[in-house]
Amino acid sequence: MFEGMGHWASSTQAGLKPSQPPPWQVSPRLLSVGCADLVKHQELPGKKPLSEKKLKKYFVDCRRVLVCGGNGGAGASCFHSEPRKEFGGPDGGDGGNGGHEHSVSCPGTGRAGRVRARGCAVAAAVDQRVKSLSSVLSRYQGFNGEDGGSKNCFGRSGAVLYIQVPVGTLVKEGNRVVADLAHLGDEYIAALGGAGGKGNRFFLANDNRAPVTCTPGQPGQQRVLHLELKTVAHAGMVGFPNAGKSSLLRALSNARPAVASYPFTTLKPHIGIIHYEGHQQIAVADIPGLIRGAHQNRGLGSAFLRHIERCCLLLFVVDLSLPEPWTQVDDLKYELEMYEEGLSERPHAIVANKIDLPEARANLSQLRDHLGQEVIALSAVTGENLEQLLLHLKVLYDAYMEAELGQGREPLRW
Ligand SMILES: Nc1nc2c(ncn2[C@@H]2O[C@H](COP(=O)(O)OP(=O)(O)OP(=O)(O)O)[C@@H](O)[C@H]2O)c(=O)[nH]1
Ligand SMILES: [Mg+2]
Repeated sequence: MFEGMGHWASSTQAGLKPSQPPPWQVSPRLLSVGCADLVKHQELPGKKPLSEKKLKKYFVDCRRVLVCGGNGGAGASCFHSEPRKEFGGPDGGDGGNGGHEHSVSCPGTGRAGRVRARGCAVAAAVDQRVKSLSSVLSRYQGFNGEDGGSKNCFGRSGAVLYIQVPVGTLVKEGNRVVADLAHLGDEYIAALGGAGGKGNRFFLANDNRAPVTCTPGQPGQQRVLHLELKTVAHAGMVGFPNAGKSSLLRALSNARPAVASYPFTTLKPHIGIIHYEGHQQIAVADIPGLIRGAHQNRGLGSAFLRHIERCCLLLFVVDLSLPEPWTQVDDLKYELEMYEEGLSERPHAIVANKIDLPEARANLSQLRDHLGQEVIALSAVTGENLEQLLLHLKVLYDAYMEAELGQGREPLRW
């Protein structure tokens, strides 16, 4: 579908010099994207997609969890018994450790992350197949360790109980962040299992050849943790309701967020993957619409702003058919800045949507004059000029990869 993209990307410097014309102006039709037709073909026949309201029910981005590590097993107190062996000596085994419990992890391409603890511990672990915290229960109890037995038998330690969480899960205790499970394979031990008790064999000494003392197992750790999911994607689309973010994501990727002409159609973040040549994939997140005062919890509130936090690239989607469209960009940047300082300064592109509408054409030059920067004018419905956005996104992505690798960090890969 995107033939030529790989060739173009490899010959393009990540940061374009200001004097250079952007690649889409040099060769404006490097890609062919028949988005509207393609979208129809991609719907599965006979399978009704879930409504946004139902999807919202399954999408949980906050959870309070009580995690309890398993208790340690008790040590045994008994003596060796054998015919014609009067003083067999103590042979009570130690109890097993309790299992750790509760692991929190992020989804990626592997298992969920996990948290481990002793005895039966509870651990949180990241699982790529897990997309939200809806499957996380409110309470987890780790497995108890087994008691020690006669004949020096030690009790079995409790197995670790893993809580599978999506990639990008933050673990908080009170207001303190205790773990950030941002990568696949991350684990966090949420509650330690209790240590097993000692059997009477442990207390054997020269001055005490027949100890009867044994100790009970320790109780497992108990903690109340708050899990918070922050969507992880390369690029996040921010825009006012009805700007056409979901339509754009449908046109660019296989994601199927609901599209309708009323505001706040999208109620949860959707992630779409754009495939480029050379198996490169860019994840783009469609975030519910923002309005003025979103940082003060207006509209759908500030809860959704946190899903933008982890996107290293931003796409400001503007409805070009509305008068004075530059005010949308200013308002969006203000809201992001109010939420977190420097958030609006991240590498970004201004996407002017609905260029197919007659009033939009007239607004375009005004928008460019006001912003004084490149604006990608396109139509998510007709597919006009989508190539420019795809190429620009690749330039931003390449610059991001270069910067991450330059700083010795592992860039996010899908
Ligand atoms: N003419 C035209 N209409 C568009 C275009 N893109 C989106 N629309 C229409 O705009 C309306 C809103 O589109 P959505 O994609 O749901 O907008 P959104 O930004 O996701 O809205 P929220 O989910 O409420 O934040 C729908 O009726 C779309 O058909 C476009 O390029 N041209
Ligand atoms: Mg939407």
